[in-house]
Amino acid sequence: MTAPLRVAVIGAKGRIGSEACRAVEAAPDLELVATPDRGDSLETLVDGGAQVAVDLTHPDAVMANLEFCIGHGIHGVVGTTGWTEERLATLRGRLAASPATGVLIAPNFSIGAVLTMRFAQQAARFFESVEVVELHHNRKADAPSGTATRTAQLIAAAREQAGLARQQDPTTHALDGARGADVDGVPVHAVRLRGLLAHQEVLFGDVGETLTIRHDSLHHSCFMPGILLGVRRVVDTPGLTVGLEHFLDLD
Ligand SMILES: NC(=O)C1=CN([C@@H]2O[C@H](COP(=O)(O)OP(=O)(O)OC[C@H]3O[C@@H](n4cnc5c(N)ncnc54)[C@H](O)[C@@H]3O)[C@@H](O)[C@H]2O)C=CC1
Ligand SMILES: O=C(O)C1=N[C@H](C(=O)O)C[C@H](O)C1
Repeated sequence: MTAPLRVAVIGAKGRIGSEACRAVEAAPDLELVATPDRGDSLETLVDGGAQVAVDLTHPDAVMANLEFCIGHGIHGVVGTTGWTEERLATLRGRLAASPATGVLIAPNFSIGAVLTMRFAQQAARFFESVEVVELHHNRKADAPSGTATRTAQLIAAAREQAGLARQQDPTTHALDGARGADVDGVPVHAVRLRGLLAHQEVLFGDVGETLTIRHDSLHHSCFMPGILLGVRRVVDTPGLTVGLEHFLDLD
């Protein structure tokens, strides 16, 4: 019988981290060996012999956590948001020095959200106008969400590949922020509301028609199959992978 894969969850007391701990504990092929949260030493990962660390912390914490993990040859599965091109470049540099180590950054672990991104990518070349609206609970640190940012980037890339011009914003009079954040030419609007979890609409428009692709995460359990898939696959995937879709055989 194969020994269970030893997994740590960093940010174990958080909303998604606590759910991830339960999911790892319930999986027969995985063993939860370390559960650090803010203020705990990451040496518990080494003491527990962790092979994979799931990071579900905060944009301010994730880079240092990954530096520790990669430095110790521990694979990373990252749900924490706040990624920029600069941060990704730093991470690639660190991984180059530890070529056997893999890191998956998943802007969203839910299958429905990954499919939303894929469908939006497919629709992008057929519509002149597109805007993204994301809606989250009111304790979220970052805006726009990692998912919305990634969705907009994928749409922009698909438009560019199809030879579509950047959208022209006709607005000449606006309050700051009224037209949302500009992500590669795609306006992204962020709503924060008590009672919500994570929701997104991608709105496409052209002559005489609109198309809305909407996804709703109703409970943190929706992220668990994706996290477990990431844990199982990252050990055989050295280097940096951005997006769970690469582990879903969607094509
Ligand atoms: N990719 C995905 O599918 C999902 C990603 N997220 C992201 O995961 C992150 C956490 O989200 P929530 O659980 O809602 O936040 P949360 O605030 O409930 O939990 C974060 C936890 O991390 C801990 N923490 C902060 N700094 C730490 C450090 N240096 N070391 C160890 N632990 C530390 C906090 O004490 C807290 O317990 C956010 O960036 C969020 O956007 C959340 C849900 C799904
Ligand atoms: O903070 C959250 O809750 C979520 N964060 C991720 C994001 O920023 O996209 C994923 C999901 O939307 C939940």
